[in-house]
Amino acid sequence: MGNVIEVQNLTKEYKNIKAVDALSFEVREGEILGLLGPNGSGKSTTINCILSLLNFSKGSIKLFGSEMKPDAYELKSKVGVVFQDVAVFDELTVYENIDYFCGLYIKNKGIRKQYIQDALTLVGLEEFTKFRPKQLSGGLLRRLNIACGIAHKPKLIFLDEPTVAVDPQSRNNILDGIKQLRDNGATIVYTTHYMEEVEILCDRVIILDKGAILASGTNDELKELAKIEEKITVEISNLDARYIEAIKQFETVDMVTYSDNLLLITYQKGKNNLVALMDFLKQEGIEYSKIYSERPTLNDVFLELTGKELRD
Ligand SMILES: Nc1ncnc2c1ncn2[C@@H]1O[C@H](COP(=O)(O)OP(=O)(O)OP(=O)(O)O)[C@@H](O)[C@H]1O
Repeated sequence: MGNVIEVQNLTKEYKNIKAVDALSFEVREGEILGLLGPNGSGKSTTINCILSLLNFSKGSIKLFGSEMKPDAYELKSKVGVVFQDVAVFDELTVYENIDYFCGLYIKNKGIRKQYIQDALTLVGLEEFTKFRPKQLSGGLLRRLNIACGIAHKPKLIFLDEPTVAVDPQSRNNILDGIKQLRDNGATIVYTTHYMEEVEILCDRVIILDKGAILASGTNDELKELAKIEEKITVEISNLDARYIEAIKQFETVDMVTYSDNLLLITYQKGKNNLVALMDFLKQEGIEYSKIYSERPTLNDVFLELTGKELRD
């Protein structure tokens, strides 16, 4: 499979800030690429440069193998964009809004009717076709925003934080819809502040910081970068401090904390950490209610690499 986006050496400067600094990456056909980064790391600037909404000082951007320019209308018709801020017409109904945006690219009325139907089904708004935006809940409004951005069946879709402040039902609907778009053959660039979404949705992730790539790879590849390899949590009451000190001496242990009856141990590496810990607890006659082991989450990796929480 080829590359749908090729960004090479992209640099965008505002007066005295390099918002994007010699950035190079590609997006492969049929993948969902997650673009992650703390606030101000250059995500929006990168996307706006790719869409030719912003000029840039250096570098090149190709979409579907051709150079992207402000007047590359043929290329633009293959692209769908769902911005974070909802942009629909208040005076039009749900159906009319989708019809309007789809009509910018699809002139044939018969085809457009089918495409609108497909978009309504994808976001689950079939029952709301006659509603106006003001009558919709926040979650349904976001679904309409998505339907308007993707109804013309673009091959490349940009989604900028489409699930911010939506209810769980709409969130699940949106995530399912995005997977379906990918399964139907679209390539997707997804920005979000929700790490769990990246874990379940994205085939590959790029972590940006200060306009440059800090790390990239699949979820598993990124987790390999983390210093921590395993986290074990034990629900345990009134644990004596001397046991905590003893656990800290285990060979592969990184850190041990104990608060609110939760003992949390992180390990840098090692096999059978869980068995060794359970053996120790048994040997010392320490009772516990639950014990479980987890791999580090992407959030742990992100924190380790950037020193920041994603939701700063
Ligand atoms: N119009 C502008 N003029 C000057 N500086 C800007 C402008 N737009 C963005 N910047 C700066 O460029 C850098 C990158 O901003 P950008 O909006 O691309 O980040 P982001 O990762 O999308 O952030 P967020 O997650 O908050 O949307 C920041 O330092 C920002 O302050």
